[in-house]
Amino acid sequence: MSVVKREGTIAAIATAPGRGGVGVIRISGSNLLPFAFALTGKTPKPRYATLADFKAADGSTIDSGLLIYFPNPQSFTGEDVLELQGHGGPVVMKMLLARCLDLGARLAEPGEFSRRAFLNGKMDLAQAEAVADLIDAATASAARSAVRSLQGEFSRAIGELNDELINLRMLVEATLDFPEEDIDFLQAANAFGRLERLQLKLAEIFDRAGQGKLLQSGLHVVLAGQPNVGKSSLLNRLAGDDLAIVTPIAGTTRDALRSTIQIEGIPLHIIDTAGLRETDDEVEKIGIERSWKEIERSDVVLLLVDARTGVSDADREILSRLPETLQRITIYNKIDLAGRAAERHDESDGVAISLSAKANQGMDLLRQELLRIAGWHQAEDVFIARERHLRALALAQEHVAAARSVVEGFVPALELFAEELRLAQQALGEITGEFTADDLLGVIFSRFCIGK
Ligand SMILES: Nc1nc2c(c(=O)[nH]1)N(C=O)[C@@H](CNc1ccc(C(=O)N[C@@H](CCC(=O)O)C(=O)O)cc1)CN2
Ligand SMILES: Nc1nc2c(ncn2[C@@H]2O[C@H](COP(=O)(O)OP(=O)(O)OP(=O)(O)O)[C@@H](O)[C@H]2O)c(=O)[nH]1
Ligand SMILES: [Mg+2]
Repeated sequence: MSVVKREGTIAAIATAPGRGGVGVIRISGSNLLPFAFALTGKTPKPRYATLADFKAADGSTIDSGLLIYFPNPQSFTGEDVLELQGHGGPVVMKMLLARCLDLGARLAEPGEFSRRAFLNGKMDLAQAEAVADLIDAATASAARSAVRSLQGEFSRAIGELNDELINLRMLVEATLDFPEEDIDFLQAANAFGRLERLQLKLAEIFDRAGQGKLLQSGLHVVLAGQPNVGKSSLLNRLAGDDLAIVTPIAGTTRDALRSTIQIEGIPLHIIDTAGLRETDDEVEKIGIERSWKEIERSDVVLLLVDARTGVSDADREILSRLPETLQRITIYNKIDLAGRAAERHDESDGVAISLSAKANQGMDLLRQELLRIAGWHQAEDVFIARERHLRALALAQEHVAAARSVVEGFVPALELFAEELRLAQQALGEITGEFTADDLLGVIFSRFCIGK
């Protein structure tokens, strides 16, 4: 239960904080014409830009800007919406916002405009999430996929699966009315073939959504290893910039340093860490603790090793401490000093790549391997998706598979079959928000930025 009242007129600065040519304040609620009149002395023509003075309570002018009135239900939220497009200075924007609050609006919570748009049926949940994901997109590919979801492509795909589930359920209901003939009935309607097709389609959408999730959140890659093996040099090489300090002194890096790069549109969050070793240096010790924390929350660890010495006992010690679930690539760095060629090869415990961060050798092998580990294989028609969507799709897949094994059983239990189909449909409904609990909605929208 939220204590915040959800109704009422809300206002927020919609543009990014800081200075800008133009700044926008968005207001959503009901009966906003009097509000507009009180602020400007004008009654704006719907959906036209009206030049107006935005007045303070004492009649002085705060700013002179454009006023746009979107009467309900034709607006972003489906309510009355007013937009004040003023000059984009932080002080003038704050003064304008304060004036809106004086006039009876309250500050919008994060995501509250989008939440209202969702509740008023302007978009479904997957589309609302796509709005936030578009704003957060780290690469152009991610942005393109987000727009695809925003325009309803993901929702339509889910809708098609849903329709097929409804058809199958109707078929079962009809069959249940004629219990003697159930098997023949299902066979005549090709229920088996349709289930199989549904499974294929679900698998395909799961795959596209998985790619979308990858585009959205990318991969967290941590560089780990003993001091001086070249972790910071590798970060700099991947980022194409001198971000981290590199010296021949062991124990140079203390704070974890991060940089987001992209490979074929996939955001990779690379984290350089302090070299792992036993040390009496207090500062370095803290750095090493931080390294382990970063390692534990990453998706992939690149374990760097000096190509001249190979995997040492100290490296094996590090390896034994790596979490089981973590994907790992062993990197033999400094091949230029070892007289070895850049290559990728399989070792008993995973893939290894020999390269030189400093001499820029073997870097493409590493990039390709990172994409492979990420599971990236598709560049077209991806829709942006989140972990939440993948879980719902996986659940739907489980129930459809269960439905199939029921129907293929020796004595098919039709009630059970129908129930599995219903559960599959419910799982899909969570994606679009048809069956989504209120508290989950709260969590989803609270992660949006303010003014969205
Ligand atoms: N100035 C401004 N630009 C913006 C937004 C905004 O709120 N204000 N948006 C904020 O995200 C996005 C555009 N989203 C919008 C979505 C729907 C409607 C709207 O008025 N819909 C009506 C009418 C549709 C029509 O005329 O075709 C409706 O759905 O009934 C407006 C903006 C991006 N650019
Ligand atoms: N020849 C050669 N030298 C390298 C290579 N990579 C790194 N080095 C050198 O090795 C030294 C250590 O490199 P760093 O990148 O600072 O190593 P690090 O693993 O970050 O070290 P710490 O931060 O102390 O843990 C520097 O002198 C680098 O120039 C390489 O591929 N070839
Ligand atoms: Mg370093």
